[in-house]
Amino acid sequence: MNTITLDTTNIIPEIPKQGMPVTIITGFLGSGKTTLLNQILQNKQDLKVAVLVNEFGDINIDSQLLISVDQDMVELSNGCICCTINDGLVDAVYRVLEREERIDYLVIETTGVADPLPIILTFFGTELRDLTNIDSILTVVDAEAFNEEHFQSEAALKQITYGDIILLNKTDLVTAEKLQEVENFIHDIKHGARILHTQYGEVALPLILDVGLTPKDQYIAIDNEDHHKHEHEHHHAHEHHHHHSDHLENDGFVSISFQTDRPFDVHKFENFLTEEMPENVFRAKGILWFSDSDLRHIFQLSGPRYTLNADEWPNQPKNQVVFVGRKLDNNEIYTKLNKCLL
Ligand SMILES: Nc1nc2c(ncn2[C@@H]2O[C@H](COP(=O)(O)OP(=O)(O)OP(=O)(O)O)[C@@H](O)[C@H]2O)c(=O)[nH]1
Repeated sequence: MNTITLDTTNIIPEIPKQGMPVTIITGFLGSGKTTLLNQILQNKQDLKVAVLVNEFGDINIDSQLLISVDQDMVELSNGCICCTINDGLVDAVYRVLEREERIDYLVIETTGVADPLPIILTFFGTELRDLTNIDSILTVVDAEAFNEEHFQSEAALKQITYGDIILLNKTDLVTAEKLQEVENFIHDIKHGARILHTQYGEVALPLILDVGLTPKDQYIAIDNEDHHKHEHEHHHAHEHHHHHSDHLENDGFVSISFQTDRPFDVHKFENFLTEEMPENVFRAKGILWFSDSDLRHIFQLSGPRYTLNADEWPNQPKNQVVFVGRKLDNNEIYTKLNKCLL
């Protein structure tokens, strides 16, 4: 087995200056990508890290849950970068590169439904190829939720296939047997996979940053092949060249956003969570305002589990929630949530 035991030190490596090093964090819905990103930001010491966060829903919840990154933080527009990729991603990376202040490292968090390949190819197939240096693709896997069907998601399998390092996260929620089963399955998909075990994304940064693990030549070869193929097709069919992925049609995930300036009644909302939540909601997250509390509540639902954690409001209270799943009925969710309002 190629499992690596974690070092407990967090010595930051010297980052070479040939092109901005970039780490891409991928992984299925709710696997722990934002949690990992927060770990990186908390432990980065003097390293100046810029982050690009891409969310599937219409509201940026993640960016509000990241520990303060102030002006280093750049947000990508919502939607899935692997679908709207070329311009949005290239522009966002340019905005980071053009910053006057020193930036040593760029970390990109993709949405949970993203196929990483088009994102990787955007770096190798555009002018970003010379300006950046893809260091590694980190794939976060939820050790508890993972199973052989892997949510019948093509994107989820591709995330593992293209991961240079697999972070097998949420190990606190599984038995040693289940962990071994998941590892075996990952090794079946990706022979020789480099797997790290983590809880809440805790990992010594030298194991994941500046590791130089992305097989660049392979991607440059894929890109060249792609160009060649498209030039050929262009000749015949006048197609445009872009890295397209049809994972959304295949996987069928949709998102529904709910936003209001009115507070929820906490009992009604909890009743909604326990009794009325549609079964096909796979993931939900939000920042909640309850009428009987002065605190904001961070709501996280992933599969069968949910948590509500309170902290201070940094701004005016309001309610913002995003639901992700298959075949979701907007009206059903809106009607139920409206009934929870005070
Ligand atoms: N028990 C447990 N929970 C975890 C662990 N890592 C993350 N979580 C929780 O899992 C939930 C989802 O974590 P996120 O980091 O938001 O997941 P994500 O991959 O960014 O989610 P999406 O952006 O929706 O794809 C949160 O409630 C986290 O606190 C872990 O190791 N153990």
